[in-house]
Amino acid sequence: MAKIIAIVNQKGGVGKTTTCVNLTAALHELGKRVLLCDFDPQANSTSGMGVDKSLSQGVYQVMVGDAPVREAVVSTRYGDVLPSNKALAGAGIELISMDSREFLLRNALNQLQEDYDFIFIDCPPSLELLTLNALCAANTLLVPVQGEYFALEGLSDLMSTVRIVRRSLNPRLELEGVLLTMFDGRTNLALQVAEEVKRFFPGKVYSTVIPRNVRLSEAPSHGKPITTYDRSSRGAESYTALAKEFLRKNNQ
Ligand SMILES: Nc1ncnc2c1ncn2[C@@H]1O[C@H](COP(=O)(O)OP(=O)(O)OP(=O)(O)O)[C@@H](O)[C@H]1O
Ligand SMILES: [Mg+2]
Repeated sequence: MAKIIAIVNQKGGVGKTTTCVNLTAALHELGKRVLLCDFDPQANSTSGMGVDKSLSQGVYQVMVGDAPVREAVVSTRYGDVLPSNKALAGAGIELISMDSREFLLRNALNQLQEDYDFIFIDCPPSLELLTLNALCAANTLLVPVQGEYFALEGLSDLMSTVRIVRRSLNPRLELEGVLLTMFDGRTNLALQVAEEVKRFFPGKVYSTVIPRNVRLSEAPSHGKPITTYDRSSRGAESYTALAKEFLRKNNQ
């Protein structure tokens, strides 16, 4: 049975997509069966995995019953991808009138549970219906936090959304871990932020931190995860270390 992990933070640009793509690829390299579900209409993790973001069958078409889920999944050298496309952008409005609209993604991914060890969902930067679907589909959430001054801003909103979801829609939703991204350990500020984040999420912050690394920002335009784009970069090393820590924490 796959464990489903939503990569979520309603703050934009904190490294959700970078983490989703590179953690998927690193775990795939370690021999795990991994699916990346791109749940952001921007489709950055779709293209980051080297998959065309204008494919007509993607996660949206699966959710509304226009495409069988296994037909929509694309296999790549770096792991499998359930791609996003532009149609997802209208989903927030279009799905409002549908029955069980919070569970459409869960229903789609449940069909794939036996095929994978881990399914990662790349969430958009909001707490609207799409993210709600991701939180209802997920077993756990992984929260990337940028090591900068406003890092904690919005995290209490995220955690209160999680509490509401637990109370009503998905009682077993747990926190997988919190990841410090774009981290510069040479600055006092970054160290201070790390301390604050650890206080806010005791025992949940990964000891692996992701440094700011220009190779990580270049890789997506080549449609490759960092372990393929530049294996010897600090970015590649850190995401491989994260994958190993992630597996240890999952007793694997
Ligand atoms: N560790 C890093 N070092 C350098 N650049 C990074 C790092 N992590 C992410 N970036 C770059 O920062 C930008 C934002 O990262 P990313 O797209 O992963 O964030 P996001 O949280 O998915 O954003 P959004 O909320 O828009 O979906 C991207 O240009 C990405 O390439
Ligand atoms: Mg993103």
